[in-house]
Amino acid sequence: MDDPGIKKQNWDVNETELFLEILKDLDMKKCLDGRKAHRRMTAAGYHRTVDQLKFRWKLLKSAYYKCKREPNLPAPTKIQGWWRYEKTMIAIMESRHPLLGAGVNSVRNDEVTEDSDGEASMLHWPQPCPDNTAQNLGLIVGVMPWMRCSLIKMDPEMDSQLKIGFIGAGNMAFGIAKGILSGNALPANIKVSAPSSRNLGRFQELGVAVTHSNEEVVSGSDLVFVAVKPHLVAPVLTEISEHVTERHIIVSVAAGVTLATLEELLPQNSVAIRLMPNLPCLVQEGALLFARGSHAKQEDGALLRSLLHRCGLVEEGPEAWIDIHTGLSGSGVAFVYLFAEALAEGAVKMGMPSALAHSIASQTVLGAGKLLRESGKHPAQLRSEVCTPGGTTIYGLHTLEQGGLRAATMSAVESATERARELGRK
Ligand SMILES: NC(=O)C1=CN([C@@H]2O[C@H](COP(=O)(O)OP(=O)(O)OC[C@H]3O[C@@H](n4cnc5c(N)ncnc54)[C@H](OP(=O)(O)O)[C@@H]3O)[C@@H](O)[C@H]2O)C=CC1
Ligand SMILES: O=C(O)[C@@H]1CCC=N1
Repeated sequence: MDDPGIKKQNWDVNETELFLEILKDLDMKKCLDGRKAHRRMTAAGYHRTVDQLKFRWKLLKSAYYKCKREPNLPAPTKIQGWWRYEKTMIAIMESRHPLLGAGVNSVRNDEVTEDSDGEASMLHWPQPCPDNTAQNLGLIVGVMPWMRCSLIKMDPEMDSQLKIGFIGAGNMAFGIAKGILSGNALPANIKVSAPSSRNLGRFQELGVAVTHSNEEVVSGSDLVFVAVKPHLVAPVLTEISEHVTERHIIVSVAAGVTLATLEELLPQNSVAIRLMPNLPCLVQEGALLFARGSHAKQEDGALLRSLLHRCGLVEEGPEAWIDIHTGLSGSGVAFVYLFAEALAEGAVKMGMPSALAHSIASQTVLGAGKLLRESGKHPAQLRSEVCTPGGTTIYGLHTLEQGGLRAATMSAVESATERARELGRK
């Protein structure tokens, strides 16, 4: 039987992903009793007891063993959205990762099943393994080179010492700055530049230093976000190029501007990363995808990921996906706002006061998104759960289909992606 005290933990995807990353990242000798993992989760803002962490780990292992025993069945597990973690769990469980100790592929004494829930506090925490080699760590991270970033070092000290610069003080720079300041980055270590003062006040309110000199930002920073409009990237990089050294990591968020262009404009061998964030970084619910340039190492990606982890979901991928992500998510948030606005206006048309209609529309978008993300269910599944046969929802959905909402949305992502590609060719 489940421990009633820890059954309803309501872990969301971000927290579970962070937990797995921390487990992979830890020096296992120090986390044998779970306290180090507990400290790291707490530092990241997730307040769980050691027993809750152990219980979560137990459920993840349980789901893994169930899927392994019955690979051809769908995976009904107690972990909602299990598919999101499956790859990481397989990578952990089927490598000689320190989490597992030696001989993990043989019979394990702490295997648990769906039906064998014991006392969480009695569960075995992962055992240390002396064989903690780089080669083994390489096994953890799975098949795709860009997935090697799973092996992140979320090092709070590293983040708090890093000097961070922003060239450009607009909406996106502010969103990222707010996101990273909710993590371990310190305002005293951040400097922002823009030609005018009109956007600098809000950074000063965060305790961040401001300047009109891009050169000053580069000279005082280890990692520099280039957050100007795409057509300004070339002049800005040309201007700062002579101050960029091998210690710098240059991260461009400009839509369409390719890694090849960045590397061409920067000194030889510069470390360049292309990042596509979105505006909800402001509220730590961004969706960010980055691609590393030819001189950016895995550690550089890991550093960026660690720095950004409080901005929201951070993924690494091949550069070809960045333009797609721009359509899907960078611009996609605006598509969602249009839909929210239209929902509210529909209600106004039917007689509801505007303020209330907008408030309910935004809560509806928030709730729908949160449920989608946390349940791990396909949107079509959730949609069918809202639809009563012959009820209101199916009538409304029929109207949306007649209006071509689905095709229009797909075309919107396509157009935005194409536009990003076009900007990249300029
Ligand atoms: N907004 C979004 O949702 C997203 C934007 N992006 C990308 O982020 C980048 C910035 O966009 P966004 O923040 O919306 O744009 P904004 O117009 O809000 O901000 C642009 C900033 O660049 C500054 N700037 C202009 N010229 C220079 C210069 N020569 N040197 C230094 N700074 C300069 C501007 O200064 P001043 O304050 O003086 O005007 C302003 O602060 C774009 O490339 C965009 O593609 C990516 C994903 C999402
Ligand atoms: O519209 C744009 O070009 C930028 C990039 C993604 C979101 N805003």
